[in-house]
Amino acid sequence: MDKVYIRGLEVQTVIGIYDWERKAPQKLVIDLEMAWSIAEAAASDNIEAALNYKSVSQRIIAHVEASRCLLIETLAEQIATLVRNEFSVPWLQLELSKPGAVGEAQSVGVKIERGEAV
Ligand SMILES: Nc1nc2c(c(=O)[nH]1)N=C([C@H](O)[C@@H](O)CO)CN2
Repeated sequence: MDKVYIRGLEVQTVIGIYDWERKAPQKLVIDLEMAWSIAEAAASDNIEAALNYKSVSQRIIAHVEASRCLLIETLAEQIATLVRNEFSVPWLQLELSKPGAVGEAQSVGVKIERGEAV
């Protein structure tokens, strides 16, 4: 299975369950792997046949910056749904990390897989 990936996408947004978290944006980091055959893009050398990681990144950034979720679970599901629906991605694995959340930890977060690889 071929994949197109986005690694270490950093986005600032308001997220969290505590009052102090509702007052200022925090950094989230997104790692995304998307099933996508590269055969057509490779044969044509045409961006129209590719899953454009720049377009996917920009769409995710716009959504996350505007979001105001309490839980990272909620936001992870939203990102997975929009990527699958808007970019016709059949399967993806998404890791959403909140590096500032637990002082003693390097990072915390969730990792989900959605869809089926074709
Ligand atoms: N499974 C989760 N646990 C926690 C979350 C979350 O979104 N999912 N959020 C928090 C707080 O907002 C935390 O990030 C502040 O340090 C705690 N646990």
